[in-house]
Amino acid sequence: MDRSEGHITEDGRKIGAVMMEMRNITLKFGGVVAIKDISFDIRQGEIRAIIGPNGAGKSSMLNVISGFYHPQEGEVWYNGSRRAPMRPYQVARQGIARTFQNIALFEGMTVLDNVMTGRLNFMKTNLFQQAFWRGKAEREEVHNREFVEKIIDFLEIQAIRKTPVSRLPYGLKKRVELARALAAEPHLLLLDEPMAGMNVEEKEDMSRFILNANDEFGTTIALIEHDMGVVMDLSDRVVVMDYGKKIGDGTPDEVRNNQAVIDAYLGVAHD
Ligand SMILES: Nc1ncnc2c1ncn2[C@@H]1O[C@H](COP(=O)(O)OP(=O)(O)OP(=O)(O)O)[C@@H](O)[C@H]1O
Repeated sequence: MDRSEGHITEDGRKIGAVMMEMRNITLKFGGVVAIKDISFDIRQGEIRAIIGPNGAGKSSMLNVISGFYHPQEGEVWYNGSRRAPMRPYQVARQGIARTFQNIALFEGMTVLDNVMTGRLNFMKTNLFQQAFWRGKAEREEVHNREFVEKIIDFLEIQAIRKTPVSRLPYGLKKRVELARALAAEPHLLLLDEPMAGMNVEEKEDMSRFILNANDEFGTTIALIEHDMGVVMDLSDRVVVMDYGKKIGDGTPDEVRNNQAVIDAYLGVAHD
């Protein structure tokens, strides 16, 4: 199949042109080379996984995409333009949202208020305008609330919308984090270990929500995940990292049969 032209997946989803391209990225922390000359792309509409053993450099790569880390070498291309080094909030304004490995919610706030924070980039009126042009501010507020309620319904968390996040079990907190990220209407959604610490049932739910978000909103998704079953089921394409290098890139089947990948996961010595 010629992937340069995009294609329709077996389940009927459309994979389009390249949206993000990492070109020869190298990231160092002092003497530690976390990412070594890695290139790969993310296509519109796809679910792209980044996998690899512990310490492979996956989180570092997600942090480069989201603007938390700035690579010493290489280029990040987004929607056809080279991206200048920018702060995470600027990356967010470009339509890239993320969740974190360790949940990063406002624990004392309700689910609804946490999800509302995902709309911050859409709140254009400032305090002055809110005081003097109440109509505009109110319309904006109503629209943001409507969108947030839609996401809350979509992720089936209506029953806990007024509950403070601190009272929720872990699996539900992860779902609220996903809700907040989706509330930002991202073009590209980055998920850092969305299933970590979940039981089988919670993982099934999360997989369904990720697939539905991709399907319903057309959100492109890049995720890091350790659960191989989940990765192989969810992803259109998988990048495999080991010791900061890329050792595989392809469909789940291609990656599964890649000897370098099999060796890395079995812990075979390498040079
Ligand atoms: N802020 C940092 N300062 C120094 N070294 C770091 C930093 N972040 C990551 N590293 C190092 O970079 C390498 C890659 O780490 P990274 O967290 O990206 O790997 P990972 O594949 O996400 O691992 P895991 O699956 O265990 O989360 C490791 O050797 C790690 O110790």
